[in-house]
Amino acid sequence: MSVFPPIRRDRVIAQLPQCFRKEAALHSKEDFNNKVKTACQEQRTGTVGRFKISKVIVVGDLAVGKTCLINRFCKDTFDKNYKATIGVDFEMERFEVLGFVSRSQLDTAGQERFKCIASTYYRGAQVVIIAFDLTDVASLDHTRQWLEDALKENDPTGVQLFIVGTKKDLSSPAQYAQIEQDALKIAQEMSAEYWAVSSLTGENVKEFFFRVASLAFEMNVLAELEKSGSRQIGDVVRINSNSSNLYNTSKKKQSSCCQ
Ligand SMILES: Nc1nc2c(ncn2[C@@H]2O[C@H](COP(=O)(O)OP(=O)(O)OP(=O)(O)O)[C@@H](O)[C@H]2O)c(=O)[nH]1
Repeated sequence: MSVFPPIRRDRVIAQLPQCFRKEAALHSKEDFNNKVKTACQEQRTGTVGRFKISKVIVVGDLAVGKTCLINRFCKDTFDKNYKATIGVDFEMERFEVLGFVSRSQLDTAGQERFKCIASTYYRGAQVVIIAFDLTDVASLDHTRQWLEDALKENDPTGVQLFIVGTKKDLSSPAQYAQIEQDALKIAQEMSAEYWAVSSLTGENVKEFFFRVASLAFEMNVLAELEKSGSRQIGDVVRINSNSSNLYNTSKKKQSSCCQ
């Protein structure tokens, strides 16, 4: 019997969520990789084992909406009052992907003390999400610097990169069309996948995080297959199909090392 609570029903992913724009996608295939699907179908996972946790970090300029993005997805809440992030906030989310558990830790850090925690924060990230404000071109320009910083601590080939425009509700269609052109160009330069979201309305938020979780899962399984010569998938665990799917995330705050 699993010691973990069941996965929430609204965190079940049976098909690969599609990219937002084909011009700037990590890949634009319609379905999960065949090797991954076969391995999952054949349940080459043993029974209960250790879960791999994908570390997902969200970076970007001050007040672009990083915390709101995480809160909209994890808690379905939105706060219009700005409270600067102090230290590091993180949420743990569990998904069921192709019948297997996949866990993601979503981190965002405040700018105030960011410099002294940066290397610890970035290290080991599997997914880097660089957020910018769709109504603030400067925040888009700064994504290059955020990328450079994130890659100082990580092997670029092992990191999945996303550029996310936030506050879509605040930009007019004309404004949006203009900034999207620039964002697509930058995303292509960086080999990143581009998305545009609104945490206020919730537009594209769930789709975005499902895409992130799915691509991270796909990468983990492929890496595991490569490592074990296709013998077994060690870091993913088969869901007990009889379990009911009720599970709530909990938010915890950590203080930074500099407090
Ligand atoms: N209209 C609108 N406002 C948003 C949206 N997302 C965030 N905001 C507002 O933008 C401000 C900053 O949001 P946060 O999520 O706290 O920004 P942050 O990037 O986490 O801030 P720091 O971590 O302190 O850098 C808040 O006042 C939010 O209400 C959005 O999608 N639409």
